[in-house]
Amino acid sequence: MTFPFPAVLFDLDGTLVDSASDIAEAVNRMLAELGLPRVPEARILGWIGEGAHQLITSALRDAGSTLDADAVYARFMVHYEACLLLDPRLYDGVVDTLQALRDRGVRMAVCTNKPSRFVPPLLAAMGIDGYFEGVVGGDSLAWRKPDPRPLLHLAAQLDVEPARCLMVGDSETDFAAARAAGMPVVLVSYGYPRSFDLHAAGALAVIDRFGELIGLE
Ligand SMILES: O=C(O)COP(=O)(O)O
Ligand SMILES: [Mg+2]
Repeated sequence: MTFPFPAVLFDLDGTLVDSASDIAEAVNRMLAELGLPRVPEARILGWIGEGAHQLITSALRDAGSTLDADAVYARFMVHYEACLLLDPRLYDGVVDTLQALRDRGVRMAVCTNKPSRFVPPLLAAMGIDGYFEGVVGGDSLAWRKPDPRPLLHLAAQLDVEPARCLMVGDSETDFAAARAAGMPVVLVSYGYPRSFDLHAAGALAVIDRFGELIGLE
């Protein structure tokens, strides 16, 4: 069995790992510390995908706070770290599929907007750190998704032409970054809810289960 792409770049939150409840708890601990009301997880999910700074900005704005995200960023990072491994879960089929891709000689990397220092410990806790030859976080470079450069950086690191790298993600941010990088994209439908219409985007495929990746032709 062969796989049509020599390299695959994966988004992390909402694609490989369901970290929603942990991120939501970190946001709520920050809000509580500021004397602001907790927010339901479902609402917070719509704010994830563009990095921690944007997440805090959305939370503060939603709460009607005039505080700037910079003012609470360091405190949020303390909560983020404390909540990182509360209850993260791999989506169904992730390990088997990563192993099947590795067996087919596919090279893999992670491109996430999550703060970079939290990425290796999360991948290790999930037992999937050994599959990736490269990891770029939201603050690893001067750019983050939807800028294409984090993806192009990983393609260069893997020494695979961008057009032959497949990007797999759950958000508009992933889609836009891949498009701008000239990479084909597969979107997963189980990621974090948002207004982006996955099916209308023009992805190579929209998959409901991670394991469907292996059937791509
Ligand atoms: O932490 C975020 O903002 C999103 O992370 P992701 O890019 O892995 O979805
Ligand atoms: Mg994501």
